[in-house]
Amino acid sequence: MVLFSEDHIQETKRRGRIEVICGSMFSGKTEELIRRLKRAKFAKQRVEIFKPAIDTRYSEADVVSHDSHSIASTPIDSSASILLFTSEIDVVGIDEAQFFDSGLIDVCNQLANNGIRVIVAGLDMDFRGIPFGPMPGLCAIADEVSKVHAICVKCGQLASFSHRTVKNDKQVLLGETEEYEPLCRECYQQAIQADQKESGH
Ligand SMILES: Nc1ncnc2c1ncn2[C@@H]1O[C@H](COP(=O)(O)OP(=O)(O)O)[C@@H](O)[C@H]1O
Ligand SMILES: Cc1cn([C@H]2C[C@H](O)[C@@H](COP(=O)(O)O)O2)c(=O)[nH]c1=O
Ligand SMILES: [Zn+2]
Repeated sequence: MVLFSEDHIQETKRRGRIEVICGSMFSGKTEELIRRLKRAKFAKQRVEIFKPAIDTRYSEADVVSHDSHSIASTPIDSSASILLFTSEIDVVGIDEAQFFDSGLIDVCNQLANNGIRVIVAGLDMDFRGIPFGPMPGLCAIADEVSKVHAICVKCGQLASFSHRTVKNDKQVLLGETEEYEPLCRECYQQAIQADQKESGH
């Protein structure tokens, strides 16, 4: 995996491609998305950024990282809306892709086939460790997948799992450090076992 790519030909040449940035919560997906999009803007590329309208955690409209980096975006309810905003555009950025409908996979393919560079960030797994929404499909069709990692808050190893620390079984529950903690595989398994013991299963 190439992180922090400085392949400037890919950044500026008008050739369609799909880049996926995935990982657990707090792994730096949004920071990396913002970094790539800001560089595209410096290169005078025409950039359009989208996020699901349901994600109102830090801001109604902006894409905001846990470390307060931000970039303006258009909140949308359905992946089909992306096609309405992307004529005359060079680069499309999409954050929190796990919350979009499965139509996002076809939308990204259409954009890339029309010469647009598509950069998508999202959670690869939900709190149960199950592939989340359109993310596995997006990873399959991507030209490049960057898996980023948080630091396990229990042991300091690299974390791939987002452990939910509050009782709620719904797949979608917006939150931050009050509701989730990034854990490595070993610490995640231990945490799940402790949760099951506590709930009597
Ligand atoms: N356990 C952790 N491991 C790594 N970064 C963390 C952790 N907890 C908080 N952070 C913060 O989260 C930032 C990454 O935020 P962000 O890009 O929004 O991540 P993501 O979009 O993957 O949730 C880091 O730069 C760091 O300041
Ligand atoms: C694991 C998991 C997360 N969520 C929510 C929690 C946050 O609002 C976002 C993820 O944001 P981040 O930028 O990756 O930190 O998703 C959820 O709804 N369900 C889950 O299982
Ligand atoms: Zn750990």
